[in-house]
Amino acid sequence: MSTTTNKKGRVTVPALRARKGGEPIVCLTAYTTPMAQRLDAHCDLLLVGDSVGTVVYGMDNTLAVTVDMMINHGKAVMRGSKNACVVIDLPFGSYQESKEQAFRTAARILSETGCAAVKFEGGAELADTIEFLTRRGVPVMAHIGLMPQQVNTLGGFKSQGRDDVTASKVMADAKAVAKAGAFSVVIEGTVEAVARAITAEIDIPTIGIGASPACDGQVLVTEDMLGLFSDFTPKFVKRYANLGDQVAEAAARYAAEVRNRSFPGDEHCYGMTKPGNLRAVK
Ligand SMILES: Nc1nc(=O)c2c([nH]1)NC[C@@H]1CN(c3ccc(C(=O)N[C@@H](CCC(=O)O)C(=O)O)cc3)CN21
Ligand SMILES: CC(C)C(=O)C(=O)O
Repeated sequence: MSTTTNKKGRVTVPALRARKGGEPIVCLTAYTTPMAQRLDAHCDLLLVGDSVGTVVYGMDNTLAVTVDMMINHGKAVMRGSKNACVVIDLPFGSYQESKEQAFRTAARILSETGCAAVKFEGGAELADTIEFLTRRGVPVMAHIGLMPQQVNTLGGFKSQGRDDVTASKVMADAKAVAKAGAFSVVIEGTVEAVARAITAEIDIPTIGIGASPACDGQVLVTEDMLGLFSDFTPKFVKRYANLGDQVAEAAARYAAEVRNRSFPGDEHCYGMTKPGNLRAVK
């Protein structure tokens, strides 16, 4: 049996792997220290997703996200967490060229951030890369179904598995990544029957996002579920809070108080130690 946490108390990759068919795995995205601090105790896994591009940088898609961005946000999430297993996405162009390129990128991410594993999009076509990394000390979480980095080949963010052709492709991808040694697989935007069949078929935990409750765990983009992102809203998002409205309301109150000089108040102002010092500013 693997231990649940490492020496420092973090959930380990083998512990997550061992959760197959057990208690659902709880995962959320995080990109910053303050958010990681608030999510950490509630999550088994914190994913530093390349969705940082759309959520934090206002990009239309994730293609312009760089390895340096992932490393900086990864370090911030590591600083803000102590319980969850942290997994960092490999961004577009940093792994597809060859298994050697993928290893170099992943090794840099693991060594510079201290995270436990990487995730990247791809099925059967990247099975050799998954095997190459896994055998060399880089645990890999795979990502199949709707693959946002394929936005240009698909012409949009399209759900998968609605017809026989894509249903069997997603199933084949799932089998390929599991066989290659991935310790878990994200299934995104995929029909319930397909996600259910995959979860029953493969022996690694499936983490669903828009892939039904049949999966072994769930992930959402934190800002989506908090109501802090509204450029687009995939059908799979459930809003657990409306923090965007609260931010706007707080900013409006602050603006009004600055304009009518009721902020700052006495309690926000510094006084001098001795009134006599006032001579200095006369
Ligand atoms: N904030 C945020 N949340 C995400 O889930 C997310 C990102 N950013 N950035 C990268 C990708 C992009 N994602 C998306 C974006 C849009 C849809 C979407 O609107 N899908 C349609 C389905 C359309 C179809 O099947 O044809 C939907 O209605 O859900 C899905 C995933 C998921 N990822
Ligand atoms: C939504 C999750 C699975 C992801 O890949 C991301 O945040 O980029």
